[in-house]
Amino acid sequence: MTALPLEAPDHERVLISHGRRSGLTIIVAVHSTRLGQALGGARVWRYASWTDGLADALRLSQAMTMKNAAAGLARGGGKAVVVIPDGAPLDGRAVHDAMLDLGDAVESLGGAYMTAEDVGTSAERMAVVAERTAHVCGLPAEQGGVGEPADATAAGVHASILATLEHVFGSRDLAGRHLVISGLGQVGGRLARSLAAGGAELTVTDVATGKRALADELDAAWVDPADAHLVEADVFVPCGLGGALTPEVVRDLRVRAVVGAANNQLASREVAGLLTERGIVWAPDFVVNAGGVIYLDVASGDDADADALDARIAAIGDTVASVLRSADEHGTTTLAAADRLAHARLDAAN
Ligand SMILES: NC(=O)c1ccc[n+]([C@@H]2O[C@H](COP(=O)([O-])OP(=O)(O)OC[C@H]3O[C@@H](n4cnc5c(N)ncnc54)[C@H](O)[C@@H]3O)[C@@H](O)[C@H]2O)c1
Repeated sequence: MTALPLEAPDHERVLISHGRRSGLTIIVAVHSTRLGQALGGARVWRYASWTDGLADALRLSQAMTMKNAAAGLARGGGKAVVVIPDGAPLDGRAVHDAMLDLGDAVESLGGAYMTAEDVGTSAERMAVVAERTAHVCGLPAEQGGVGEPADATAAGVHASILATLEHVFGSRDLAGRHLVISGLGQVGGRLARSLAAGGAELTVTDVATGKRALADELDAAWVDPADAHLVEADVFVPCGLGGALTPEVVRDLRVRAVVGAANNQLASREVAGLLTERGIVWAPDFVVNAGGVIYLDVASGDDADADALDARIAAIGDTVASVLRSADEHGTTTLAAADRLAHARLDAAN
């Protein structure tokens, strides 16, 4: 459960609407348009109450402002949440109706927010949203869209891992480095392949045991999901759900660095301090996993160019390197350093 924050939100606009077709609560939180139209995914998720969905939308949209600013995009932060009440059935028709309702909600904001896929949505579902609004990206390629962004996200995480290795060990060489990947989905699976191809020794896990086939294919060791953080290695790579880094997990980690795709890895902001105290270098998630949003922004523009996109994705590694250096120079956590970078870009837009 995500509790609503006690402090007043600093969001520009929050729309809470009752979907006329689906009957579901649809929330669109526009945190900031200071750098441009807000961009962030639409999440379809089960919540115990609609206020939990609202809390999620408030938090996730604020995080998108930081992610887009740190990535140097001319984009603000926003997020949409379609609240599925616990226990409610969710068939194809209901999701279709919810996507049309989401399209109407997005359209009513007059271009303040552009939506895209996120947990529980997909390129195909964005195509339904597009029946009601033009403010949507990431449609399937066969409908003229740019598709899902997992390749770009994985490439950005890979670049971030190399930058972190250089910071910690003075070398970007993956050969002989031992990495533990937790979560072998769209991003983690791609990353496992690219890291293995680079010569890394891998230990991997997923709550879906069917992913063991990928471990076998890559000659990677398999560990129980609950024990992944106990493996002695160079880098822990969280690629499952958020909140994996609790104080208890950080206490038990036996790695020099944590770099992964998962959003909102820290169970609370304080965990950034615990990682620093333990001498574990944490590459901030919203810097590391920005490849997807960079892809959606660049690829859906009129002058999309594959080389320019590759350069922007590779530059995520440079941003990670500068955040890690800045944390050392200022004697702060890496989270504070990434926040400084994002705030500097937001302030410069004033
Ligand atoms: N897809 C993108 O482009 C993108 C962009 C930015 C951030 N992210 C974030 O990266 C993470 C992974 O995204 P994805 O698109 O690969 O999602 P996904 O759903 O395809 O994969 C997640 C995988 O993690 C596994 N998992 C869930 N809980 C786990 C646990 N406790 N231990 C081990 N494995 C677990 C799931 O079984 C699944 O295989 C998410 O947090 C997502 O928000 C993804």
